[in-house]
Amino acid sequence: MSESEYDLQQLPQSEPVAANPEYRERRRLAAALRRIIDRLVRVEAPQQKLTQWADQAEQWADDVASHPRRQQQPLLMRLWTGKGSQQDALDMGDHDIMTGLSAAMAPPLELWLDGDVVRGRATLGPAWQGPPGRVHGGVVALMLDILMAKCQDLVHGLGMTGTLNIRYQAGTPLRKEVLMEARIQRIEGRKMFVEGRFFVDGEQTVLAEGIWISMQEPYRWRDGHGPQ
Ligand SMILES: CCCCCCCCCCCCCC(=O)SCCNC(=O)CCNC(=O)[C@H](O)C(C)(C)COP(=O)(O)OP(=O)(O)OC[C@H]1O[C@@H](n2cnc3c(N)ncnc32)[C@H](O)[C@@H]1OP(=O)(O)O
Repeated sequence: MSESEYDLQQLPQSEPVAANPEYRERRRLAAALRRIIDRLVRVEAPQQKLTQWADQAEQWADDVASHPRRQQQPLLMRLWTGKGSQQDALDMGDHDIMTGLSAAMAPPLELWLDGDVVRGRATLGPAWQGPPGRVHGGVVALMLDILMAKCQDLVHGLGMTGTLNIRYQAGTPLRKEVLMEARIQRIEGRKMFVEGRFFVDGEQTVLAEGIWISMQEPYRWRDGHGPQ
């Protein structure tokens, strides 16, 4: 794709776009914030230190808040009509809640295509805890949603999650690599049926089934994918 031809429907979902100089700094910033979020959980530090950090953070937050935010709608429209720039693609994808390299909240979750399978991996720290030592079930649902939505890279059609059913088969531990996979089970008009699984140390911890509903056209497999 050239500098001025980023198209939302052609962009791989939830995979990083090459960073420009601005986004190299944004990614550095997010990585540092991620370390802070992780270390702040029950950090042992003197109260004086906490006061110092809180003062610094308040000043910094005021400074950041004094800058305007780029509007989303115009860049979305450019991407939707295939006229997006690299900057637009970065502004859209790099802040994804789970996979965005410039999103301080994102673990980040890494996703890629392997034939007709979507694969992913992530290691989550204590800020994501539900039951002690385990990833919160709602966070598991969020990861699944992003993982399974990427199956739309295998088809024409783009839409939202309609239904997501989850069977929590075992706890998903914190601080361990979680491997993920998702597959399209079948397509019926505007509905795409998807299955998702998590594995830790070879044990399956989660099984999910979901239905995505295409906004406009019926889903159909892209060339080179699906039943041959
Ligand atoms: C400008 C650029 C925009 C870019 C956007 C990028 C998108 C990516 C966004 C990323 C987001 C990140 C992820 C997120 O966070 S997604 C956020 C969580 N999801 C939502 O908020 C979705 C809310 N629901 C809706 O908007 C509508 O209900 C949808 C769009 C889902 C369907 O309403 P619509 O009016 O279009 O559908 P229809 O009534 O004509 O039915 C059509 C067929 O579908 C079947 N059906 C209907 N509903 C469901 C259901 N819930 N489950 C299973 N099946 C369902 C229905 O029976 C029928 O089948 P059949 O009878 O024909 O067999």
